[in-house]
Amino acid sequence: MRLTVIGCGYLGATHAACMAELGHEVLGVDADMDKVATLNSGEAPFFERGLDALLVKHTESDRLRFTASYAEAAAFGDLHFIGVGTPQNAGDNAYDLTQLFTAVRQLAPHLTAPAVVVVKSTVPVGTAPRVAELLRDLAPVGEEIELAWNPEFLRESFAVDDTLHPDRIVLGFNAHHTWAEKMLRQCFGEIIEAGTPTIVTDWATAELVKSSANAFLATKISFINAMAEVCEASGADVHQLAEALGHDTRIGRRGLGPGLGFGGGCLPKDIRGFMACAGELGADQALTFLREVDAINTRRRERMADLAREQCGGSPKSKRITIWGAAFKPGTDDVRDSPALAVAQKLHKLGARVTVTDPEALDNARKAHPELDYVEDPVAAAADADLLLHLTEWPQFDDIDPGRLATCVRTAKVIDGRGTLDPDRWREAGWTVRVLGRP
Ligand SMILES: NC(=O)C1=CN([C@@H]2O[C@H](COP(=O)(O)OP(=O)(O)OC[C@H]3O[C@@H](n4cnc5c(N)ncnc54)[C@H](O)[C@@H]3O)[C@@H](O)[C@H]2O)C=CC1
Ligand SMILES: O=C(O)[C@H]1O[C@H](OP(=O)(O)OP(=O)(O)OC[C@H]2O[C@@H](n3ccc(=O)[nH]c3=O)[C@H](O)[C@@H]2O)[C@H](O)[C@@H](O)[C@@H]1O
Repeated sequence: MRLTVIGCGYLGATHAACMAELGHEVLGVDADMDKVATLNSGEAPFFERGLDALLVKHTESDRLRFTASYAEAAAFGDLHFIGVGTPQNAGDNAYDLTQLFTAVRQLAPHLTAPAVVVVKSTVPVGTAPRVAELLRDLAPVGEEIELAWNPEFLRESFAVDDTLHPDRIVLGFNAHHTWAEKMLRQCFGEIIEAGTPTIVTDWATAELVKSSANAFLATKISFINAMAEVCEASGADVHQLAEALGHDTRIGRRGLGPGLGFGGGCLPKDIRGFMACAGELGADQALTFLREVDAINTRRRERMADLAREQCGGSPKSKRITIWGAAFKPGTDDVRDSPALAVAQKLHKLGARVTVTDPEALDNARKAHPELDYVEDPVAAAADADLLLHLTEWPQFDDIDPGRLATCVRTAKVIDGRGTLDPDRWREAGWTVRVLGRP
């Protein structure tokens, strides 16, 4: 099949490359010319395991190309995926749908033959009819454009695998759109034939599956972090608690990791956007618990800053604090709403001299927080430190010898915000170790 993917960020670039891997001819469209050039050279504009290899393979074989031209996109094929950003509005925390409506307005006038438009971006429920109306009004063959909703559930750092082997596929249509279903079943044929559960539903349910999935994931993380607060108050160990809870198959261990809480470009903005949307629907009471989910999450960052202050003898002013981790989680260079950088910024504001290191995210971190110091090598970053904070659990940090590190720092004190360092090993090497959520 010949298809386009409009918006080639973390979601779209991955989707485009994976669709080429499934054997389709793909044209990616992005408004950012630098991104288009980078992608055309077979390189991802961000760090995502396995993506560069697919981009090289398929740009070289001419199965995958990128452009900024909507005219070219419309002429290329009759299946158009849209994966542009839907960030949080600064004012009211609702979704900012500017990118989505702009993309639809740019594409529609070029649709001079029947086509299927498939939205993957995460939106408030009720967006699909607005997109359909725009398509009807602006496309020369408006009545012949079918709209489908296909929410995306991939995780960054597992994006390629999650796209090629998803847990499920959700397809949302309105009553009479049979061609769109046929096209999408053909497009995802290999994945569906492999036995992937495929749920066909209406637009609103498809939109809501995505919002509620992220709300559930965020709630699960905040649940275990609420338990961490109780553990901290009672002397219990939240990591052992999570392990014990997770063996109950109704609860499950995945996504129950206690620590510094959730960040990234999706979970935080999606629970806030979902609450704003429920408010507009007059169903705000249904989601008030998400306010607490958000508050618990924010408290984790404050708790970490408080612990750091405590370990600095009451004030971090003029202390050298080294932070391992800038990405919002390991395996990505994405620093959107990064818990590690939020803590770094808090301590910087309190007068600490903060040095941050990260295997992949330093360029993005520098752009987002130019006020902090950055050092590439995690051992060099810890030179003369009064305190080390482990805030993003990159496996590379586990390989560093704490004995050698103890000779570089001024005071061998570490707080593990993710609970993945081996505390016995660090203590044996002379470190004072605190683990968030452990006595
Ligand atoms: N990042 C992720 O892991 C996932 C993201 N999502 C959702 O997917 C959507 C995209 O997210 P990301 O890829 O993270 O965002 P992103 O910000 O990385 O990518 C958006 C891309 O769209 C481009 N763009 C903006 N306006 C455009 C226009 N009018 N025409 C063409 N291109 C345009 C931007 O230049 C950028 O490259 C969001 O709704 C997000 O909630 C859903 C599942 C996973
Ligand atoms: O809508 C989206 O964009 C995506 O959001 C999340 O994916 P992602 O943000 O890539 O990352 P997760 O692995 O879910 O982690 C999110 C945050 O929660 C934290 N986390 C995760 C798991 C856990 O047990 N504990 C925990 O604190 C991570 O450190 C990270 O900061 C969802 O997992 C995806 O299904 C969804 O498609």
